Amino acid sequence: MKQFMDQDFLLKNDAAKTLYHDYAKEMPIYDFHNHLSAKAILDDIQFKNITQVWLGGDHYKWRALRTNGINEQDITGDTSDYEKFLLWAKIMPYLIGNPLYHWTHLELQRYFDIYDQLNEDTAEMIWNKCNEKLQTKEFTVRNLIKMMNIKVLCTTDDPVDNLENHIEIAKENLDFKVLPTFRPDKAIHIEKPDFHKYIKSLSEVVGYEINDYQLLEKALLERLEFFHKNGTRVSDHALDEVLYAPATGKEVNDIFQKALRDEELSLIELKKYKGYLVTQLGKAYAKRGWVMQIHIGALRNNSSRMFKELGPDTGFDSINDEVCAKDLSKLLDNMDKTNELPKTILYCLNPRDNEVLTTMLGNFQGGGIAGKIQFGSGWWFNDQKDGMERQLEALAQLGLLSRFVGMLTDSRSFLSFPRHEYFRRILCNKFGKYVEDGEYPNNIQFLGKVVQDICFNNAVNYFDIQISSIMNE
Ligand SMILES: O=C[C@H](O)[C@@H](O)[C@@H](O)[C@H](O)C(=O)O
Repeated sequence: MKQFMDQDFLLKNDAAKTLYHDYAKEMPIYDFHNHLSAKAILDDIQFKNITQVWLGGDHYKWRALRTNGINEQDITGDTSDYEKFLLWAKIMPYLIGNPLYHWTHLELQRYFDIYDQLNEDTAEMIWNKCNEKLQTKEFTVRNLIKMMNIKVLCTTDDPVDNLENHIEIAKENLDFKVLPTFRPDKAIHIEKPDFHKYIKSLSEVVGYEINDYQLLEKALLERLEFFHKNGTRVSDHALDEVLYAPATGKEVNDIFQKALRDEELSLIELKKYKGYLVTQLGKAYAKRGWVMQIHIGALRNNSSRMFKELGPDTGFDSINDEVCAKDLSKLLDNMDKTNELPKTILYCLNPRDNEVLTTMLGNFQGGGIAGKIQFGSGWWFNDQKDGMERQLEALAQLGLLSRFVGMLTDSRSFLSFPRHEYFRRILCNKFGKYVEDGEYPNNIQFLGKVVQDICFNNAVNYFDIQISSIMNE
């Protein structure tokens, strides 16, 4: 029987072990999509205890606790931090098969050098050991980032953000980059109740009233330029349903005016507005060499009661079963036909769409960039072992896995970076199995280089982000 999460965790053959230990393990991390706080990095904050960093904002953990019958008060309410930690420790043995079980123990091992199982019996000891370390200078947020050899972090930011924290961080000579991501969802989701409020806040930022579509586009392009000047090279879109229909600027403005009058929009009007705006933004990204990320297929905020109480991204989302292929194809083609499709990373939340996306990739490749259109790493409900294996398999069989830009955490916790290790072990095991099964020659040196490319080098080449100054060559 294998030892529990030992050094060869997830590595089931000799080739896999060699690929991980000799090639993947020491590679730096390029986390090009997460929800970390740039202010926490600027202030280099110190967490008071393990509850604050583990349970403070991670809706994965909140969801697991709710499923275990824990009251909301003890999850996101004002129950003491120790009580919340104790509940998390108690649930741990019941998380068998859930990635949170592996991630929690990897984080204890990598950050705190704790190899004990977390459960009710070890809770107090682990609470004390973690908190003792968290209060030392070695455990400030910036040192947590350095501990994991992270070189690039792209946070998630709204066009109205003033980026003051990123701007201040950039003035310091850090050995990692913290860059904003342009996330214009609130301008795209015209049907949302807060659309008016958002247009007002965008108007305040640009200094003129946005009273038609053309001014909205102008304002967004001005903010895009501001983000570009402050280091942004990545955008992100949550297109829970991909909507596209051909439209003229006049039609889109008529739709915009209808929305301002609070009139309900038809599906075809949503398709026209969203397809047109995403196309215009995509062309602007292409002009600047940016990468466009598109996250497809979430069904969000299913509990209206809890949305009212806690807001979005609090663990009440699930997988959508809307089909995305046709409108996605038209949306991408609408940019590609004038050769203005940017580098694009597609993520689907419904694994049923894995093959839809990996076959879609091949339709729009080229332009002198290997792997211009990418299939993103197992996203959200797919970022566990099987989900990652399915994503890698679909990309290997129908795309080009060796050109994959690799893993990202998409996380809100500064302790989540062992997820890259988790991914690397899964990747090395996959490649190792090809070799051990005689399906690929034992070219370990070449495969090791491909593994290192997927871990880091492909991202360096794919994103137009200069990092030579922070790479201690
Ligand atoms: O892995 C979970 C993710 O952080 C999830 O919360 C985000 O992907 C969010 O839905 C988004 O739209 O960016």
